[in-house]
Amino acid sequence: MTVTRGLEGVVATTSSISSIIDDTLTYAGYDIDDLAVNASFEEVIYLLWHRELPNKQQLEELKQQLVENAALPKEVIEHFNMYPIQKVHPMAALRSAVSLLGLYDDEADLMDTESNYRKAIRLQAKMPAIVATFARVRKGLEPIAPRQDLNFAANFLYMLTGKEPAPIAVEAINKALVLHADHELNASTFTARVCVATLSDVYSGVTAAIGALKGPLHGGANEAVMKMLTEIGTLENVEPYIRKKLENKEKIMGFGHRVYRKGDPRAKHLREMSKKLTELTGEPHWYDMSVQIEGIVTGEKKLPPNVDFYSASVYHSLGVDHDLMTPIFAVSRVSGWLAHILEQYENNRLIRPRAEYTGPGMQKYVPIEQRG
Ligand SMILES: CC(=O)SCCNC(=O)CCNC(=O)[C@H](O)C(C)(C)COP(=O)(O)OP(=O)(O)OC[C@H]1O[C@@H](n2cnc3c(N)ncnc32)[C@H](O)[C@@H]1OP(=O)(O)O
Ligand SMILES: O=C([O-])CC(=O)C(=O)O
Repeated sequence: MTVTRGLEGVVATTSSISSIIDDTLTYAGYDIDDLAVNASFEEVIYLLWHRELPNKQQLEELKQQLVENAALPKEVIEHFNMYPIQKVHPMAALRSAVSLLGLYDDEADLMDTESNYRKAIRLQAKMPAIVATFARVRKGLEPIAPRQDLNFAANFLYMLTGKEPAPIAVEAINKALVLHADHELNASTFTARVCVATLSDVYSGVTAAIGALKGPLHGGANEAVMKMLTEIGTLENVEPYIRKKLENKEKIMGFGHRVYRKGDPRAKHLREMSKKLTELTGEPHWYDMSVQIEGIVTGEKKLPPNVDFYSASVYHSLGVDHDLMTPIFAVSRVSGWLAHILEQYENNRLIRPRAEYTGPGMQKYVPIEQRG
């Protein structure tokens, strides 16, 4: 048996959703650089689910479906008061809330293409409300119902803060959502596909994916980056802090990637946004520190920043609680998970690799009385 640890380089499926070829990321043939500058997140959702950009009417229809389905059932809102919310990580809350949503969806276990698409709309629409409601309830604030007249990015910020967001904040969140939407067979997407390849339901697939995204080697890295920046605190501390970590062979969060070699094309868009926002908030040190860290890590380890590195200072500048950074990633990535789940159902085969056994040799059962 040949063991490929971490399945590195293993091609486990075909997919028409997104591709990473020679460090270029495309969604259904559209370069991420093009989409980051021009697309709305709603257009990207449509693109991932249909492999073509929507026309005006199709986009309006999707936007309408998303706002109409954005509110949470009252049972899901109420459940946030049923556990020790202060102690719970928002990714754990999100994972549970998505699972709970499935219990109130009459179509949860239907498997036909149309009902799966309707579930995709409902789940995509409700993800921002879950994150925003959790964030408010844990602060003792009332949840805020979504507005029908705001786009996806603006509505999310509105539900989070209760205020109509500034255009620059909407632009930043929209860009982040576009950039995080899909990424070929990353760990959480693979998890979703493994789950639904047993012909389990959409809610199970997304719940499993949220669990995989939570880890700091994947989506959880953005929160870890902000923790590191906060620990460093000043520009003078960057050099000794990072060098010590490297000497101790510790990983620097937000750097490195399993697939990209020259660099993650998404990072530069977030870098630019980080510069702009940190200047606007009068806290340019977050950006300056990040740039200095990038200089050391690329110089010493030849590891470029990934999507999680500059997203940390972007979200911080928007006033986002640090532990909500990974949930925001999930609000975007659920569009990709859903595209992959629907694609998996279309041409399904159980995903079941092998393991090379390294345990004890053949044993004979010994009754418990005779064991030492
Ligand atoms: C959205 C996303 O999921 S993007 C990734 C987010 N995750 C992070 O930012 C966490 C930090 N980065 C990492 O842990 C890794 O680079 C990963 C998980 C992204 C990729 O992991 P892998 O492809 O398995 O690489 P692996 O962890 O085996 O690293 C290979 C070598 O590079 C080193 N390395 C990789 N990333 C880093 C890092 N961030 N800091 C320091 N060294 C690193 C490893 O220590 C290892 O060195 P060695 O060969 O001397 O032991
Ligand atoms: O593709 C990966 O391994 C991780 C990643 O960058 C993502 O999921 O966006």
